Parts: sequence; structure tokens; C-alpha cells
Amino acid sequence: MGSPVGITLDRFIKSKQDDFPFASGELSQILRDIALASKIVNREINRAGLSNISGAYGSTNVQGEEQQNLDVVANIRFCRALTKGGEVCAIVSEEDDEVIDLQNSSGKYVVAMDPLDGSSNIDVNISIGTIFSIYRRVTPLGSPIQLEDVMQPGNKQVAAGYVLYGSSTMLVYTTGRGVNGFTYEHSLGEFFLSHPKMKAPLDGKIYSINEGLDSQIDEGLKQYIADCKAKNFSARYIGSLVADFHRNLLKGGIYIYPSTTKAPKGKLRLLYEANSLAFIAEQAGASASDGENRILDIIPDSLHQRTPLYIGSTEMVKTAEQTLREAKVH
Ligand SMILES: O=P(O)(O)OC[C@H]1O[C@](O)(COP(=O)(O)O)[C@@H](O)[C@@H]1O
Ligand SMILES: [Mg+2]
Ligand SMILES: [Mg+2]
Repeated sequence: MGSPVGITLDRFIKSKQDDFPFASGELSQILRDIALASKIVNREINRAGLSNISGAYGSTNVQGEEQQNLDVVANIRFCRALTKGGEVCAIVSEEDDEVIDLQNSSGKYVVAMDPLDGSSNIDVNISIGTIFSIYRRVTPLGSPIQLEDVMQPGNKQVAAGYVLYGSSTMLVYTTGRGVNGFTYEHSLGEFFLSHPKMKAPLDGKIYSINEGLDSQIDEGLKQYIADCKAKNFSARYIGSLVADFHRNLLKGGIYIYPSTTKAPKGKLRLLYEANSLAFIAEQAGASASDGENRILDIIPDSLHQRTPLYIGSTEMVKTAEQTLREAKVH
């Protein structure tokens, strides 16, 4: 087998720089900073079983969820890379209660991130991920960071992406001009373009939902799941949003994390889970909804706000929305 030849992530970012509205290189630098941090996190994840880095950290995050050591390590690595990179003024992270103000008066961008997604899968050697969104700050440079800088609707994203730490490690991102995926070559320490111009199938035969929630979901969704079963669709649920989303993006399918009686707004976070993946989905020809409305048009009202999520092949998302609507009418 030959060594990989082709376009490195770095070269690709450089070649696309002129696509950006202001083309001054800052956004490119942020993408490079994220790629660098992801390589470090990838290394930590790969040796998690051998070191004392796996396991619980002994505290809970703002969501009341138990933090894992790797959640904390990944958060530190990404924050450090974005701080040193110098282009970012504020970070919203799943692992931090408040906005992280980097006190960087020249930073034009804001990053929202889930440093490690699917962290309950770390200790069992199953795919996990990182999710990020990038926005341009809206208040003048040099002035104090305001909530309007960090709580923008998803349709204002200038870039979004995810890293999947799976059977291979991939970085997938969009700057609003399609979606491209890169696979990490460990021995060379480089991401190479492996999935150019990703397009999701318009329809699919995979549905991904935690069916343990069955007793807590509404009739419309029960009906939609019953319809999927009647059509002999495959049920696939890893329990890591990034991995479930990535599979369905490539193969055609829908991922659902619904509103439940216990959690009417669902579980997933709007700013750094739903919005980021919704931007990528739409850029790849797929769709993302909260069951009624386009995810990217939701106006955030709090930093760690949750939203139900129906994301994946456009025809499947449409059918799910329609089934929910009809059940409400009857
Ligand atoms: O166990 P559940 O309720 O099905 O939840 C699974 C979902 O929760 C998450 O793990 C939440 O992400 P975090 O690990 O970042 O908190 C998603 O990745 C996943 O899809
Ligand atoms: Mg997550
Ligand atoms: Mg997380």
C-alpha cells in the first residue's frame, strides 16, 4: 500500500482563503488551530485505555452531567489553541458555565464548541467527537464582549465542523461553500482531503434514536418510528451524536433526539451541537429541524439552551415533521 498523496488540510485551507468574505486569513488560522488541538486530543484519546486519563473527573458541568477526564482535557486543549492562535475573542464551551472572555481586543471571531461529544463512550472504546461553530463578533473590536456576540442564530455561522475520533479520525467542515472531509494520517501527522464536496443522500433507510425514551415521547414521533419499522428501515444508534450524524450523512438517514416528558427541550445543546451540525447538514444537501422549525433560524435565549433535533436526509426530516404535524391535528 502506498502512502497517501494529495491535498493536506493546510493546503486546502490556503487554497480556499479567497472564498472568505474578508480574506485576511483569520478564519483560516482558527481552522488550523482547531485542527492542531484535534491532533493532540486524538493522541490523548488513543492512549486513554493505557493512561489514567480515562474515567470520571469527579465533578459535574453546567448541564449537571458528570465530567470525564477527557472532557476536561479536550476543553483545555481547544481553549489553549484558540487562545494562542489570537483570532478569537470569546469561547462558549459545553464545559464552562459562562462565556470565556479571552480579553483579546483584536479577535474578530467567537467559537462555540462541544470539546468532546459522546463522552459516555470514552471508556468503552467507541467513537466520540468534537463539534464547533465559528461566528464573527457583532460588537465593535476592543469593546467588552456582549451576549449578542455569542448568542447568534445558527444562520449567522461563518464556519462549522466536527472531528470524529472513530476507526479513523476525520475532520469535516464547512465555511458555507459546501462540506469537505479530511482523514488523519497518524504517522505523517496530517489530515488529507478524503471526502471532497460531501453530499448527503436526499433520502435514506436508517433511523437513529434512543428507543429507551419511548414511554416519554409524543404520539407523532411514535408513529414516525412505527412507520420506519414498517418500511424495514435499519435502527442504528451509537450514542455519540457526531458518529451517528456522520454515518447518516454518508449513508442516508435521520438522527432524532426528541422532546420528552422529562426534558421538553430535549437533551442536545443548540449553540454547539445542533447549530454546527445543522449548518453542515444544509451545506451537504441535508436538513435540520426541531420538529417544526429550521434549527438555523432559532434565536438563542441562553448559552446552554437545549433543542429537540431531527437531522439528516431531507426527505426523512420532511416526513418526520409532517407526521408530527398530522398527529397534533388529530
Ligand atoms: O444517552 P442518550 O440520552 O441517548 O444521549 C446520547 C446523546 O448525548 C450526547 O452524548 C451528548 O453529548 P456530550 O457527551 O457532549 O454531553 C450526544 O452525543 C448523544 O447523541
Ligand atoms: Mg455532545
Ligand atoms: Mg461534550
